Amino acid sequence: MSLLRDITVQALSFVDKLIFWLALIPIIGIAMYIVPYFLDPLGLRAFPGPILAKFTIGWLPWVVSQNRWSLTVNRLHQKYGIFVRLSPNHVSIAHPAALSAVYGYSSGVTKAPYYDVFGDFRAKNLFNIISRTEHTRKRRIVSPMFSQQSVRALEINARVHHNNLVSQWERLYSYVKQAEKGGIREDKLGASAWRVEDGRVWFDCMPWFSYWSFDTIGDLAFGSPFGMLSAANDTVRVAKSVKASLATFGTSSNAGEFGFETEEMAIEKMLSERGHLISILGWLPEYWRRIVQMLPAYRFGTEAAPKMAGLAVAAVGKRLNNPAAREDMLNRLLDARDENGKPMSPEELSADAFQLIVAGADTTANTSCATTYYLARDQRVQAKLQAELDEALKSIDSAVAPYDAIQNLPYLDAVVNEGLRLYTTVGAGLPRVVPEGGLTVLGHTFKEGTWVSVPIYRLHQDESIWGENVNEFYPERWIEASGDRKKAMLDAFAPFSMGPRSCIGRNLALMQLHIVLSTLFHRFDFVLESDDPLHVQDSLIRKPKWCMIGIKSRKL
Ligand code: HEM
Repeated sequence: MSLLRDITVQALSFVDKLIFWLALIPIIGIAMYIVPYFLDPLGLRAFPGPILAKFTIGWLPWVVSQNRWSLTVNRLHQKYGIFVRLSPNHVSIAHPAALSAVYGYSSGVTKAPYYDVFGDFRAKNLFNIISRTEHTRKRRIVSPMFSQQSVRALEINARVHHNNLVSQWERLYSYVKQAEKGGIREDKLGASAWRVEDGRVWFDCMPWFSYWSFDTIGDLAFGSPFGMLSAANDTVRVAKSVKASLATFGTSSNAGEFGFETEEMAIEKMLSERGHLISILGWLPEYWRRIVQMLPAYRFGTEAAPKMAGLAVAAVGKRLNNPAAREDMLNRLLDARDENGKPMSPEELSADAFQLIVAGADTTANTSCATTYYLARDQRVQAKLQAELDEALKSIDSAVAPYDAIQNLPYLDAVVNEGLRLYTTVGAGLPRVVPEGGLTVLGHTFKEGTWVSVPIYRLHQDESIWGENVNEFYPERWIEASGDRKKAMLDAFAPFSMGPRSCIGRNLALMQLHIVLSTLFHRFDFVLESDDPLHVQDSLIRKPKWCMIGIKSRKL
């Protein structure tokens, strides 16, 4: 009898506790989400936006996780106008005048803690440094190597990789001739599957642009390409243990060797899954980041972090073991000294190397692929570009277009600009924190601590600026527009952002885009396998998932 009473008492006390904890959930919810909304410490309640975004920081990362970041923000601005609240503390401002107000030199903003996740080292790199003073110091070290003059000097080294790309595509095209003589009609070259049909060779060009771009950055930055183009695959050697490898830096006597344990890693999947995961994590506080990284869906992206770090460590380590190497970007970082005369630590060197690889290679590859897609889809534009290239290159006897011969071609310039506009490789609003004293944008003063951003994709898709054919790939708009209309277009055009945190690699990217597009479109004729829209992974760096093309040689 007493046993029964004890069990009943215990059960009741368990139920009481359960009720108590369940009752806490709405109370915690009210305290965390509803109370701040009504207290409105940043004075943002008047700004329109999705209801969930006003209450929780979880809404935006959820949109990013659904691969709908740029498109959703674009749609919200179409619905609500210039200002849209994207989270309890973050307002997106879609207006060209907001670009200089937020990102300009005098705004005083800093990059938001969103950027903390962009770098897999403890040391900060140029891209994710928050402190303005530290950033200015590092930018001063790095910027001379990206001046127009320095970039022009890099053309000769970059040319090798343009040449390799063309040679590999010529090789792919040679299978058409072989098939006509009874040879096989489909196979793989390295990791790239191809097939012959209708007098063309068909393949996915996205990985090829990555091979080319990564090899080029590897060579320009560390004096040694990754070897992706020649192997036709994205496998690279990465340091097995970052910590152990950093400790051996510069101690190996085998010039050009790693001097530490390495392993093979396929870089494309690693980059895209990691890029997607950190684009989500950046919006979350530290404790949420830890939880999300434990979710099975993001296991690969989480495990990729040390591998990505290992990629940079391997590139830097190998280069340090070769002091006689040609002058490259790493030289500049090696020569840099802080205010106490100390050189950069191995980890800081690797962090900067890592950022050069990711910011430089992936962006250029994705933009080249997207522009190729638009040109292959629109035969009229492609033919017009080819006519201009044929004329400009008629007396040039080399597979690769020299930059001197093509840098001022009006239609090519328009094609490059239109690709950068319509695709918008970095499409998101890049978040900044309002400094002490507030920030006034278009007549609204935002309080210290508010996050603000200007969505580049939206600016590039605004019908009131670009006209009714805003969704069309129409290079002529850059030639036909003049006066106020042209000014409005240029004011809203920000593929490389602007101000002190704008893209440092802009000159290099533009040279690379001009050369690769003119070389390939002069040499080959392109069509798409299907007119389907380009499938894009909509992370901070927007990445085409694939792009199936059919090419044939234009050589008579
Ligand atoms: C088409 C190609 C490219 C596009 C569209 C692009 C776009 C951008 C954008 C929009 C930013 C600002 C990011 C932010 O504020 O969060 C940026 C920053 C940066 N980019 Fe690029 N980029 C390209 C190519 C390159 C290349 C080739 C390099 C170097 C090899 C490079 C290196 C960097 C670096 C280091 C930063 C950070 C600069 C700083 O914070 O001071 N980018 N890029």
